[in-house]
Amino acid sequence: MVLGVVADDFTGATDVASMLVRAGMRTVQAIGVPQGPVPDDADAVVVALKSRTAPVEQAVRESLAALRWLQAGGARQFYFKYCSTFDSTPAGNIGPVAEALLEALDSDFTIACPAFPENGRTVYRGHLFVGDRLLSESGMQHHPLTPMTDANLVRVLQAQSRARVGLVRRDTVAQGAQALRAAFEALRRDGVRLAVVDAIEDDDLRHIAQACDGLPLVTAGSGVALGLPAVYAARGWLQPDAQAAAWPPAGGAAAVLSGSCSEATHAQVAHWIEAGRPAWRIDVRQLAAGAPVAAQALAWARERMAQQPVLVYATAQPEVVRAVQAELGAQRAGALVEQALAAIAQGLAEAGVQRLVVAGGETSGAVVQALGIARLRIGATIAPGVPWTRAEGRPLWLALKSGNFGAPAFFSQALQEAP
Ligand SMILES: Nc1ncnc2c1ncn2[C@@H]1O[C@H](COP(=O)(O)OP(=O)(O)O)[C@@H](O)[C@H]1O
Ligand SMILES: O=C(O)[C@@H](O)C(=O)COP(=O)(O)O
Repeated sequence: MVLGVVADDFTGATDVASMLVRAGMRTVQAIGVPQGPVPDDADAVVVALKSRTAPVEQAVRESLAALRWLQAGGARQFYFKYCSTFDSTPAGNIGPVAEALLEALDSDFTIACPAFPENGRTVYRGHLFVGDRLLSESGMQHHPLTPMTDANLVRVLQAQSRARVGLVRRDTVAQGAQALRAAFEALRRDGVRLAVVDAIEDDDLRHIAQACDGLPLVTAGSGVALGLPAVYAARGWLQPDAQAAAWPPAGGAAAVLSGSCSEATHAQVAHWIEAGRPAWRIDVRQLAAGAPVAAQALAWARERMAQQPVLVYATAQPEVVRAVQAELGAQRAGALVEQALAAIAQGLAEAGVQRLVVAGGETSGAVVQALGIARLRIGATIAPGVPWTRAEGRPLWLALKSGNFGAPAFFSQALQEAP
């Protein structure tokens, strides 16, 4: 293993794994901290945690456990993958986890860069943009669990960190890896431990990846990973493999589950419904009242899925989510939806679904855990950041879609492009 990645959610893990596979690294995604040995045919292992919204202490503990397993497996560099929209609560967990990993690696400097230009995420003067809008005006201010109300990443990260946070501006990034290394060194001398680095295009990410050669830890969205395989190949650690994403075809019925309330997912659910495809909406109040919502949804799905793929969704507009959260609390409402979708996923798999598209990071975490999957192999990319994946040891193919990724037709497109 060359690279060991700790990812703070499951869709984020497939996103970074997909980036590595596209650049020719054979990559395995482990669900939770693995027990056994490192697979001998993997250049990179991505440990997928569900730590983004966990209490800080738990997120740190699990991240350190993942790091220890990756270290024991011989990884030469480590990567903490978080969201390209820097999803976190005021308490963390990006800052505390980054600091704990740095300390465990006996290192005193790393970068922070969520930029992913292919998906419209750019960082300029420390401010995160989603397309043409600041993060705080992008829709992410309404996220059910991690509302992002400040686009200034230096301020956001500093509020979560004990260590000093600094900034490397785009003008330096554009000058290339050498200038970046000099900037890192200057910041380090000034006592900065975490440096937010601007990036607005893929070449910036390549420069950043090169400049991180020699740093034990990189912290970033999936973007910086696009430049790493070339660095490892130049060092002679990696022979890029063009077949890294190839595997056998899928069969069985297909379904889509959506627990994401992000803007892109709204458009995808609406597109599906407008096309007249079968869709079942989960009512959170009924769930809270103890109604057998999962069983009803499953009975409905079983009647239809032999003819065509079905969608079960909890996706709702911000005002609807806010009203439910005011009654139940955000955590409880989220947990109820996640448990219901996880139970439905189990029922669908038992009923013969073999291709499952899941929208939402927390949702994907709940579904994959309920399905008892230990490892995912990463396949071809459907949309930037979303690959098809295959559960190891059973005939089940999953596309775990980050809330804000994919075009409106994503659900149908994913099923058309299923292996
Ligand atoms: N109608 C709803 N009301 C309240 N919470 C909801 C509703 N629908 C989904 N949720 C919760 O919102 C959260 C969405 O997070 P996630 O699955 O990570 O999506 P995304 O990838 O868009 O961030 C989940 O915890 C989910 O259970
Ligand atoms: O970096 C990204 O944007 C994604 O990989 C990711 O982590 C998204 O998380 P969710 O929107 O919660 O799925």
